[in-house]
Amino acid sequence: MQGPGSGPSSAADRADALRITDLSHRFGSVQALSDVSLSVPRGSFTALLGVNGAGKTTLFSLVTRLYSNVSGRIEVAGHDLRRQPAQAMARLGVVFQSRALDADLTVAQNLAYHAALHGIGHRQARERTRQVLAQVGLDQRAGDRVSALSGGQQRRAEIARALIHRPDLLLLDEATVGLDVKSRAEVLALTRRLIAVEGVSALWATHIMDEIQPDDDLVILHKGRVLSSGKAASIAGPSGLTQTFLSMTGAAA
Ligand SMILES: Nc1ncnc2c1ncn2[C@@H]1O[C@H](COP(=O)(O)OP(=O)(O)OP(=O)(O)O)[C@@H](O)[C@H]1O
Repeated sequence: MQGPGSGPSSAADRADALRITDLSHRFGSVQALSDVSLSVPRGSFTALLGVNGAGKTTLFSLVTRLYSNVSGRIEVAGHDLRRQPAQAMARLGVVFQSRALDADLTVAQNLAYHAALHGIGHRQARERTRQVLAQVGLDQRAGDRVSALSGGQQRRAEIARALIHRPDLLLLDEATVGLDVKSRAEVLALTRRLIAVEGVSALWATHIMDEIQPDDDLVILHKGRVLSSGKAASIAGPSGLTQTFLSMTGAAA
């Protein structure tokens, strides 16, 4: 958790990377989210754990403004998504569940395109591309087509894309789906390293309990409701995370 600041800073600087308050969303008769409140402290790896249909993607779609939130409040780095959408979106980097890169373009071309979308000029975009590809370990692959990369490398390129404009918060929606064990571990380790070294924060949506460490911040989402939030170790308790999760969600044997 974030400690008290030691020097003068603005409210936005001190704010959580993400704060969601009383967010609800429905698709016709399906109540996908009900009064969801959660926060991602600065510099944290916050896992959003839920089985299929829990509402993780709906929540991400609201934070990224694919859907508009008609209820509740979403703040990214202290910027209200409804009142200050440009400032809020500028602080946000997203790795979607589905692939977001053009497979026929090179890695560098993809990043140049996304840099342009964020209003970054050519020269700065080239420099930034070099930096983010080094951060994700793909500095030797800038000129390769995305289609020539492995699944794990493509995910790392997507993380590079999400970092291009120096966001405060990374949203990763089931970022390891479809990857082999080694690539999964690499993408997870990369995300944790970015938090430790680059100072970003991450909201990591997953249904895989092995991806969560005791010291992580954890939010358990089930049928559109937050069942528990806090440090993973304290939620897991003596019976362990898997058993606790199964008991909470009513799936225990
Ligand atoms: N476009 C939509 N129209 C109608 N219902 C939807 C739509 N998108 C999601 N839902 C429903 O909302 C609920 C939450 O779905 P959501 O995709 O957010 O869950 P999830 O936790 O991301 O699951 P998954 O991991 O399978 O994507 C589910 O009951 C789902 O069927």
